[in-house]
Amino acid sequence: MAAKYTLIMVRHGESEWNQQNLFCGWYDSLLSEKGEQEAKTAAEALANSGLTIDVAHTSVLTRANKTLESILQGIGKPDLEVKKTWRLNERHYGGLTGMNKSETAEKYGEEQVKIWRRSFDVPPPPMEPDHPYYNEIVNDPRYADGPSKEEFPMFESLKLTIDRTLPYWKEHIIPDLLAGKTVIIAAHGNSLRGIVKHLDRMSDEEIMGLNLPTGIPFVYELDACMHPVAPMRFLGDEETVKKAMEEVANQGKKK
Ligand SMILES: O=C(O)[C@@H](COP(=O)(O)O)OP(=O)(O)O
Repeated sequence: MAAKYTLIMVRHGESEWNQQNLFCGWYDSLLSEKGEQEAKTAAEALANSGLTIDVAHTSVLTRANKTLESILQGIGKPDLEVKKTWRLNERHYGGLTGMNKSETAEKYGEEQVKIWRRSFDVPPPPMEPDHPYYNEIVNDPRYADGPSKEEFPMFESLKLTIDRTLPYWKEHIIPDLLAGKTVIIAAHGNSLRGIVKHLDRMSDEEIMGLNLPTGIPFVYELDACMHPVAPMRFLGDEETVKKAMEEVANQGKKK
């Protein structure tokens, strides 16, 4: 079938916690200087792509919001409608939040860290109430309107992340696409991996191999049934994208 709709996705630029190689999840880490630069480069790539963005969706976390802001500024659409939702947040990394990924691999083994980072349905350990970031996250006023107490995660596997992201995809993003709008989603490594798994109908094993780089937009052309007509296309040169993906995969290795 012919391409009918255009969807752009971008993982936020490098965050301060990405830079320090810490599990971040729902912790609200800010963009690093490199991340701010990546967001500007993403904006340039989009400005040069010939794509016109009509509506933007993002999480409620600052690193994704700032990346989007910088992109919209850079493409000359600073006032474009932006829809924010916790459902596009990063997967909640539970008790691992704030731990160094390499040190965790030293302690628990690289295999275990790979399972925690990339398995489809094995969740990380829960964030307990005595966790150093528990209060900051649970009592954050940005969650006053949701998730509800029952929905509020204390940990999430990719499967659980997809379970709360897909309803938003169906109820809010698909209608924008159906209205003929070109949509951008600025979100996170794992919330976006969930959408990619759904779109590309990837198996639970296949999705394990996908590592999304920070700050490089990628585009899907979708047919009338919302199926991609071609593989995702990164707005960046192939070598840079490949290297950035490998770097993400290697974050879970011992030093
Ligand atoms: O939570 C985190 O540490 C990273 C992803 O980590 P990995 O699953 O790649 O370890 O999320 P993001 O930087 O996209 O918000």
